Amino acid sequence: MPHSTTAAAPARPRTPSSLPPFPSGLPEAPIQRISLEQLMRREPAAEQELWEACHTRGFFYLDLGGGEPEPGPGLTLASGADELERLSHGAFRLPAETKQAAAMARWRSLFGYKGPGIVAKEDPHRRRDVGEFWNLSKDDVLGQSSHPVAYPELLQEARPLLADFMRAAHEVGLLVLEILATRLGIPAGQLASKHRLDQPSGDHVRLTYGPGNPEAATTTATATATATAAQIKEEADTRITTFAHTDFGSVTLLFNWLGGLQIENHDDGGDGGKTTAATATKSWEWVRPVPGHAICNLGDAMREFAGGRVASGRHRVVAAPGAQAALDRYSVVYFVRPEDSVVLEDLTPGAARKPEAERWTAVRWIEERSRALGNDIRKND
Ligand SMILES: O=C(O)CCC(=O)C(=O)O
Ligand SMILES: [Fe+2]
Repeated sequence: MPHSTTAAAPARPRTPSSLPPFPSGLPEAPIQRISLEQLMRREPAAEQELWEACHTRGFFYLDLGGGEPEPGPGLTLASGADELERLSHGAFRLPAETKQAAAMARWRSLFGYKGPGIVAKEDPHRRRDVGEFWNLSKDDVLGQSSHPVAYPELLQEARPLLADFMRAAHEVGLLVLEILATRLGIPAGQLASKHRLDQPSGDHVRLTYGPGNPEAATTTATATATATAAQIKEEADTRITTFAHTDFGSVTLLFNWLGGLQIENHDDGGDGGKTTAATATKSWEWVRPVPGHAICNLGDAMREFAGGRVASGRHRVVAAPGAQAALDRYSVVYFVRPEDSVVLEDLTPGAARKPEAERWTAVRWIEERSRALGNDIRKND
């Protein structure tokens, strides 16, 4: 199948180190850097850092090392993410009809292509997003899906790369879950038994694309401590690549090369919780991309399993700041999610059983949440 590589946007330098720098002087989220190698050796200090990060903001950087004596998941993730970023350049420039043939809306699926122009049901400004996704199902890539999506050839050909990346991301995600389980008193192996690679789940790789905008490259939005009418207007004018959301699953591993990711300020501006949807502009903090590091965050399912003792941090993607805004932005994400049939419930010792009506399975929860973000997903029977 031919795939077009003609691009309207300027050609994108391939080497991350040649990108314009992330500007200084922006409010940045103070998130921890934690070593994957130390976590894999189960070093208590690293486990403590992980625990602290997970019950405050629910976000941390994962230092992938690179100096490992033997190729491990860190190396597979770092090199796989770079390769998938390069693949994305072509994948988002496929002809519109090729992308639409695999559209999530057409397949009424969580997986496939998502185009721009979606309005999140809860957005007070009724903005249309500008971001595009390729959601590539783990079960599809590993050849175990009962509803395979007809991905274009370019992506089908990348299955070996995607499969290696998925296995490594899943392994690292499970390590994070097991460390948290120990802290929470959840019996060893219980979370792993709800996240088996060979069972149907919503796990997927997401490739994301946000178009660069050379005209926006000089203005840099800043978050400030007080919300004024001007800031509310500025928020209404903010171009959204991906609407504010919490991730639905258990653990997310994210790779990005340009800024644009923002997380909600944990201490809500110090106003004692008076922040409302209308004044929420003050609460966004930027996440600076750090070479050699993944960004890791927890999702809603892990928060449920932990009985609310860990955070599923709210975040969104806007145009990259400063000179970076001119360039097309890509990110590569892996979502570790519970198996479809797993009930989302508190697994900590002594937790009460939820009433029957509230015992939602992961698949039902994820589909409901996706619909709330504006996606046309099939209804459960
Ligand atoms: O592109 C990014 O940096 C974040 C993407 C994200 O939050 C998501 O796809 O859930
Ligand atoms: Fe996200």
